[in-house]
Amino acid sequence: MLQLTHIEKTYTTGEIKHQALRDVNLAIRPGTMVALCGPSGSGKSTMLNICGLLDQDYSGVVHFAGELMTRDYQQAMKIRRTQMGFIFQKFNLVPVMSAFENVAYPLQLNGVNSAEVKQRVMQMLDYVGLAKFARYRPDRLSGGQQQRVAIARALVHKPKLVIADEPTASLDSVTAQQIIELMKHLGREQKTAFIVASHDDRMTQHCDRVINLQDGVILQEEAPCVA
Ligand SMILES: Nc1ncnc2c1ncn2[C@@H]1O[C@H](COP(=O)(O)OP(=O)(O)OP(=O)(O)O)[C@@H](O)[C@H]1O
Repeated sequence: MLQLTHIEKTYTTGEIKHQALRDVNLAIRPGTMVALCGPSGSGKSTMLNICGLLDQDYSGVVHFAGELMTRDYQQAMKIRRTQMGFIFQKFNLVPVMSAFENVAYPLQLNGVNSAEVKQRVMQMLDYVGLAKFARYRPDRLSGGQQQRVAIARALVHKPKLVIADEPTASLDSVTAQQIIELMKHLGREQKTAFIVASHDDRMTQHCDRVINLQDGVILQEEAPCVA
């Protein structure tokens, strides 16, 4: 579903060059949850940006859903909008929009008609346990509730891949556990793959695979503790 072949990434600042990824090769199957771990500076964000087609300035080859990803900005934007979802540590909801409007946004961008938007958003909010909060703006929701809205927003258009950057880092243990289970259930149900950058053992032990990065190189893959 997502395949990275011989990916290399070098940042250039003035005369200084820093190689952030070195010959990264990775294939991710549909519906799998992959944890991306590694110390600060190991290249996790760089890799997420390439997997999420946010950075086109790399060498090597990316295939997504059987298609070769060219460096074309329009192609990348269309694929991100229609086939990918994003979840962030700090939720990144639009503050002036209600929970309903935040979740509706990806569907509206994809031209879904308003009756279907309503039905799909309410179904999704119900799934994440927030149907009653549809009209609430993010500032009236707890961190865990905001992350549920963000999960609903990331998955409402049934993407093939969700990129999640430290999705549980701002949450307490109980809420983090609920969020992990929610991501896992939704991912399995919709056959959505996840790439989750995380330092959080609570997260990584629930992933199907754990990829460790160090100095831009993938180390041998670890088996997670829990299936
Ligand atoms: N825009 C940039 N310009 C120059 N160097 C960069 C840039 N972005 C990242 N780097 C360097 O590339 C390396 C990998 O950075 P990256 O942000 O991908 O690591 P990370 O594993 O996500 O770190 P963290 O866990 O702290 O977010 C680091 O050495 C970093 O300093």
